[in-house]
Amino acid sequence: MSEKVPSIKFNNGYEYPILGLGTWNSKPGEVVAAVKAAIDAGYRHFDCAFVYENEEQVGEAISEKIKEGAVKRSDLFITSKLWCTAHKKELVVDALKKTLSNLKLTYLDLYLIHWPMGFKEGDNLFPVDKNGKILPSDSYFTETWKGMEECVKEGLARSIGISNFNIKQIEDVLSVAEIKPVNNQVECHPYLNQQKLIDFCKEKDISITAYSPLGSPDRPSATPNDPVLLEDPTVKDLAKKYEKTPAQILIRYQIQRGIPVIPKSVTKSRIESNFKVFDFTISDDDMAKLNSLDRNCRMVNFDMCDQHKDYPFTKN
Ligand SMILES: NC(=O)C1=CN([C@@H]2O[C@H](COP(=O)(O)OP(=O)(O)OC[C@H]3O[C@@H](n4cnc5c(N)ncnc54)[C@H](OP(=O)(O)O)[C@@H]3O)[C@@H](O)[C@H]2O)C=CC1
Ligand SMILES: CC(C)=CCC/C(C)=C/CC/C(C)=C/C=O
Repeated sequence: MSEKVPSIKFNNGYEYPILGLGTWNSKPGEVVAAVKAAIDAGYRHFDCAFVYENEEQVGEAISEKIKEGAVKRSDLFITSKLWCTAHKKELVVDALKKTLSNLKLTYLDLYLIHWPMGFKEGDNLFPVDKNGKILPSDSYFTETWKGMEECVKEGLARSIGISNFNIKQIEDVLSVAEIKPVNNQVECHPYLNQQKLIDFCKEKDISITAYSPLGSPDRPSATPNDPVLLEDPTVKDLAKKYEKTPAQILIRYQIQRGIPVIPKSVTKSRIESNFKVFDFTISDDDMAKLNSLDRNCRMVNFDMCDQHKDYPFTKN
């Protein structure tokens, strides 16, 4: 039996395991085995989203593992995210109920606003105009936040947070929040180390989760000319030095910064090796080398939304 993964504490007192399994781009036919393998390997934290269109299969794996007695619901930390087409306040609780039904759960540990941008309401998850650009909703995320607070009040989510929010957008949420966000989930790895955002969030007692920690090589928008983080020479040299894989170096980098991290894999051997990151320490000098790789290189641009009034990223 593996050791319990260390946790950080949210501003509301709940514990958040520092390592979890990502599920974006995990095909419905692969994710059941992946989640089961992860539970067997010791993972207790799973990162999901309505828009990943695999919540039902994640839920199936979780229920089967609970049924066979491998874990209890209370051992697990399950996150999901509100999709952009349900940003109007009156749509939020129902969207969470749909996610809970998919996952076969009665509550989530953490529910996040997936992106600060509201899209035109309806069944089309990516409503676009004739140029392929997203059609916006007339909502603003401060209204969405009130719906998120309702989810806590109804006992459907223990904690609520945000994802892909920039500093100004976080300030706007805080200006209306009766319940503070506990977490902002953002892209974070040595090519985009997010130190400024991390420092700001720390000051506000909001934790950060690092998504795409391996550089998201299977993202749909990847092109052959993009840099490949897992093949970076410094990362590969450190892997050799510590007798670890490049992925283990990138995961350990976040853990040593105190940043929870959610690498995705559907490959049993990688799911297992990505979890073996608690038996070595990267030296301060080597952490500095990884920090020096920062180059404002964002892998997940979501650029079909770059004309949206609430697009969170500055253009390069
Ligand atoms: N809030 C948000 O907007 C976003 C959230 N996320 C969350 O963060 C998670 C992780 O980010 P994601 O973008 O998926 O990318 P990651 O950086 O986690 O990379 C995943 C890719 O790396 C491969 N991989 C995993 N382990 C290894 C290994 N040991 N060696 C080599 N390759 C490896 C996987 O392949 P394989 O599966 O084939 O093994 C997959 O192709 C997501 O799954 C999602 O849960 C991600 C993006 C946006
Ligand atoms: C089908 C289209 C237009 C995009 C697929 C990628 C996708 C699910 C994007 C959603 C935004 C995103 C990057 C989410 C990651 O969590």
